Amino acid sequence: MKLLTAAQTRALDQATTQAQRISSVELMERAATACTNWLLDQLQPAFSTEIHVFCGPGNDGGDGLAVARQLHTAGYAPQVWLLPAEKHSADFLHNQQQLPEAIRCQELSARRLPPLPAGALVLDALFGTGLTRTLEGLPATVVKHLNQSAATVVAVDIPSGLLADAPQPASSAIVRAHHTLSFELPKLAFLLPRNAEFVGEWTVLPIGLDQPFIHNTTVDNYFVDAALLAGRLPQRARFSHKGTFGHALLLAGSYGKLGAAVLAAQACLRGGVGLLTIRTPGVGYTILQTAVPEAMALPDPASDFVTELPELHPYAAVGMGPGLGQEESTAEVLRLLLQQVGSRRALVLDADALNLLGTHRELLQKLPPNTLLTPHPKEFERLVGEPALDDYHRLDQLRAFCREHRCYCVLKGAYTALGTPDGPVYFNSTGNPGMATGGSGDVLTGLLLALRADQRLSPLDAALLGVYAHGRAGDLAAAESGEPGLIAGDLVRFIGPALRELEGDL
Ligand SMILES: NC(=O)C1=CN([C@@H]2O[C@H](COP(=O)(O)OP(=O)(O)OC[C@H]3O[C@@H](n4cnc5c(N)ncnc54)[C@H](OP(=O)(O)O)[C@@H]3O)[C@@H](O)[C@H]2O)[C@@H](O)CC1
Ligand SMILES: Nc1ncnc2c1ncn2[C@@H]1O[C@H](COP(=O)(O)OP(=O)(O)O)[C@@H](O)[C@H]1O
Ligand SMILES: [K+]
Repeated sequence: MKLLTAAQTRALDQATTQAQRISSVELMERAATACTNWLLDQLQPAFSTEIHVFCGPGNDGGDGLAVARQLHTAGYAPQVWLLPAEKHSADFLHNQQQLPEAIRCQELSARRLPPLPAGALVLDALFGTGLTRTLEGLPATVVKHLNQSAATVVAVDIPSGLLADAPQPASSAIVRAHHTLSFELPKLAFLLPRNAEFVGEWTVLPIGLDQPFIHNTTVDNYFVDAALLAGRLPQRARFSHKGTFGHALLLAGSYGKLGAAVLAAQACLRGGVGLLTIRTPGVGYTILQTAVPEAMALPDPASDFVTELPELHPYAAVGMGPGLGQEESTAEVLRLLLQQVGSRRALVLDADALNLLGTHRELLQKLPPNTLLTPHPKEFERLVGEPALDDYHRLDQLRAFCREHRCYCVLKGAYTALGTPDGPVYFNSTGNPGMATGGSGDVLTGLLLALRADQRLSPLDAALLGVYAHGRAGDLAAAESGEPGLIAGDLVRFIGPALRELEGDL
């Protein structure tokens, strides 16, 4: 799915009314119907439930008025609360006229704010994507009132006060919704860590907006779902052989951290690599040969750390990082690797390989094009050399880093963000907090190494498929064991099923 800016969303709105020859009021009615149906289907309120609909002066408020009317028709007794304003949108005024007299409709003031007890349902239709500045005065007071209440709050389109696609002061008044109902597409703001407390659980409600317009709109950000990946993972041809799927070299592990090498190696094999050779320190030899018999081991002459780079000739892809440690001799291996890897061999760097890049910054200039890096936010901060001011600044840093180094960078976390050399950022839709457990990242590295070794996949497709399948493996594992009980080894077991689902989408 594409993530449109607020301005693009407005244009989409207009394109839809033109293409479908409908009025904007008819489109608003569709949006309201989608909200009403969601409320009735998902929350199943009793007819006696106290329902308060808070409406602003624009079309978000118009949606709220239409929902109130529809709830009344369905047998509920919503109360409407209006923000006083000098001007209102035409569609707001239309829906205000349509409001049945039986619905109690009152103007809000700092002194007239309704009590909102536990069990009440609040619809936040104060402001949507037309928000132009942060809230102050009465609107901010109303938001504070909603946030202090014990009621269940459902935001229409976006929590009021939250900007859809731009940073805002940390002190901004923003509704803390339990649920957010977004029309047709999600918004960039939903995917950023800082906003989780405002957005709550979010749902996309399709309202038949113009698909050709969406198709033809150029965007900076994508939300990666199964539909976006359809057709990108080809099935295996009958006469394919090990060479088709590539021979990968993994440099991983140090004394006390051989588990990272084992997890990455297992994930690489489950990711479908043709052949895998692992370079670990000498101490890892027996461990690897026992835990991962399908892989070849190429032990380093040193016992505790990797100190020498093997000959790279046989390999289609090289992965380096999980559990490596940051010895100076290992940094030297990274330096040689960057010199020798060449631009045709795929390279995946993770964990301590990234930390070494952070401490040996001259090496950053040696990254071959299309290198795939997989930092978590702390590793990313070390890579770019300065902390991010906020979530949007971090995205700017990601774009700038990928553009400068012509690389792909997987910024890990909830909604992992994949930065690409040409600018677009892809937010992943799969995964769960159960994956916040030691070794999950090592599994991702192994899986990505396998997909980068696969000669059939572009660097972009390998990265998108790997990140998505890794999260999907996490979701399948959590369904089996629950989130707290999930360990990284479980992810390995579900890589096969996760990839099979994607192949099935052909
Ligand atoms: N996308 C779609 O396809 C569809 C979209 N639909 C709905 O339309 C919504 C967008 O509607 P919208 O453009 O009328 O803007 P909305 O958010 O209601 O607010 C604008 C009003 O607020 C005011 N205002 C702004 N900032 C303010 C502030 N800080 N403090 C105080 N006031 C402030 C602003 O005044 P002004 O800035 O002009 O002074 C103006 O009066 C969208 O979110 C969705 O719910 C559906 O109906 C149909 C399908
Ligand atoms: N809340 C979450 N939702 C989705 N995925 C998550 C969440 N927390 C962690 N993950 C995923 O788990 C992995 C953790 O990687 P990392 O931080 O490198 O862990 P480790 O170093 O322990 O292996 C990443 O792929 C990340 O996206
Ligand atoms: K809202």
